[in-house]
Amino acid sequence: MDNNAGSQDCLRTQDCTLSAPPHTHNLGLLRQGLMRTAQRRGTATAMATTVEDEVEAPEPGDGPRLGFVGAGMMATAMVNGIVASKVTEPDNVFVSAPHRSSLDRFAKLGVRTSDINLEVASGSDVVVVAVKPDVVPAVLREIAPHLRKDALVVSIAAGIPLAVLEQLAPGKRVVRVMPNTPCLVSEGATGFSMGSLATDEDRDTVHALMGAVGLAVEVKEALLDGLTGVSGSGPAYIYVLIEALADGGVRMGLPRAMAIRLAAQTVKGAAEMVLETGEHPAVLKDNVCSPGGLTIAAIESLEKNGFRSAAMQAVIAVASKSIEMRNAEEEKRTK
Ligand SMILES: NC(=O)C1=CN([C@@H]2O[C@H](COP(=O)(O)OP(=O)(O)OC[C@H]3O[C@@H](n4cnc5c(N)ncnc54)[C@H](OP(=O)(O)O)[C@@H]3O)[C@@H](O)[C@H]2O)C=CC1
Ligand SMILES: O=C(O)[C@@H]1CCC=N1
Repeated sequence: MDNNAGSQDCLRTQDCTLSAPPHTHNLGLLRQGLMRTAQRRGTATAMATTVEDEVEAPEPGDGPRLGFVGAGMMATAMVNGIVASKVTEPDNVFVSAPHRSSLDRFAKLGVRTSDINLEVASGSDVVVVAVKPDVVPAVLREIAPHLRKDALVVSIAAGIPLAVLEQLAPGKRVVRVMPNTPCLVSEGATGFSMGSLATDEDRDTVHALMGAVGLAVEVKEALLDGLTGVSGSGPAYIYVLIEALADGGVRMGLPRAMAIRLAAQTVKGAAEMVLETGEHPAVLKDNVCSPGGLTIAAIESLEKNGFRSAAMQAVIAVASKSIEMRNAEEEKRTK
């Protein structure tokens, strides 16, 4: 896909800034944004507190440093995508998690690893908090005093509001990001919201970083719940769809492997049609449905079986749970 193509590269609305993933453009932006951070690091290092000085991270190569605290599914997807997109050298990426076994797959990428979070915290310009939401408070309390003075904190945790993150990392610039696992193959879909202290430069940095691994859109924080329902969790629904289409094919005699490939390519092709043509999905659907033909019979069957409603309810179920988590966190914060 030519990510620089198309007339809808950037569409600003009141609630959201949409842009196609112009990888090349964003790559430059990321380099600029992160290089500025790296330049500032000279000053930050000179002003390092004694606490920071206690934890000496091994020296990486020149350039901006990206840290990940947490080495699970989402960190794996982001780090693989970032390394493949060449936005920074692998040895400028530093990942920590308690279990060495989780870090092995990162070491294979040439990325630096540690089972000590403080090494990542004190050695990174951008620190991505990539642990489960219930672990975020403990991790942020642990690392906050050790972060570089000018470090940007990026949380990818679902349902943890910016206000809570800012309380856990006092005085730090924070951005909330909701990515998805297709970042692994540079086809992610990410939403992000800026914290109260985050700067335009931070916006460029996060936009460039996530834009390097897919589509990145800035949204108001209140929209992150719905966005999580659409794109954060979305890949899971699509995998169910691919599996179900393949099951139908197998039921009709297709070999399993072929049915899965055909179903996955069909999803990919249909998605590309929406993104490349800019047509409304309803128009593209109509183009497949010949009058009195085969496909309209399938659409009738999908409607009878509540397919459209099931997809909407899936998004709403995620958003509702995210809102519930957010409210519970807010309540704890204000107690
Ligand atoms: N999975 C997804 O599709 C998406 C996830 N997210 C968010 O990303 C975050 C991570 O999710 P996911 O990657 O799926 O979760 P995983 O369970 O796969 O990974 C969690 C990671 O956190 C590590 N960890 C646990 N405790 C600590 C600690 N005290 N210090 C450092 N690391 C720790 C674990 O280490 P170890 O491996 O050693 O046990 C593990 O590597 C969540 O907050 C989630 O909401 C956001 C969007 C999409
Ligand atoms: O299921 C979850 O909680 C995470 C957040 C979005 C996708 N996975």
